[in-house]
Amino acid sequence: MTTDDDEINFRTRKWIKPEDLNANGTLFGGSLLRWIDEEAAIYVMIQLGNERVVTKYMSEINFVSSAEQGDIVEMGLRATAFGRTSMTMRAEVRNLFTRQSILTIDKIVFVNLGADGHPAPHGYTEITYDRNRIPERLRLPAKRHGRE
Ligand SMILES: CC(=O)SCCNC(=O)CCNC(=O)[C@H](O)C(C)(C)COP(=O)(O)OP(=O)(O)OC[C@H]1O[C@@H](n2cnc3c(N)ncnc32)[C@H](O)[C@@H]1OP(=O)(O)O
Repeated sequence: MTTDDDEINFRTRKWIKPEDLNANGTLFGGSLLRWIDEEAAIYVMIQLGNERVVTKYMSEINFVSSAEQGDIVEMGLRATAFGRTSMTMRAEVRNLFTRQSILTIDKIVFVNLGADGHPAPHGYTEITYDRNRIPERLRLPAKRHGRE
């Protein structure tokens, strides 16, 4: 199923530090991709309620503009399609204050895996803002820390 609503949710912010820079002194593209991949993984885990999700495919990555040390950027994702075992998103990173786009990716596809490590149907067709799709192990902190 494809979702109509175009709006991207910008959630995570990053402060560009010296270790994030390339030899040119601007934001290293590899850092951006690592952040986006992690952001997308967390997004998918919550949307599908499963910790076993993997990146399958990323479409063209457009490094629209650069960022410099001290800049603050924000990362946004939007689910664009739910397949049988997959979920597709688009992504954007932009400057928090100027809203200047820094990176866009039209398609990031994640696959939902079963306990056997093979693709498994996730059964969802819509985005949720409820917390009830958080993977069970992560939903029960008291149990995890032996307080129950
Ligand atoms: C968060 C991370 O960084 S994870 C680490 C990096 N990622 C990985 O290590 C994953 C490595 N890849 C794999 O293990 C395997 O390719 C798997 C298990 C993900 C998928 O295996 P496949 O044999 O491709 O599975 P299968 O053909 O059943 O496809 C699964 C889904 O992916 C979709 N898919 C497969 N290839 C592509 C592709 N190139 N582009 C878009 N979607 C694709 C399929 O359409 C299917 O979706 P659907 O069920 O919603 O229709």
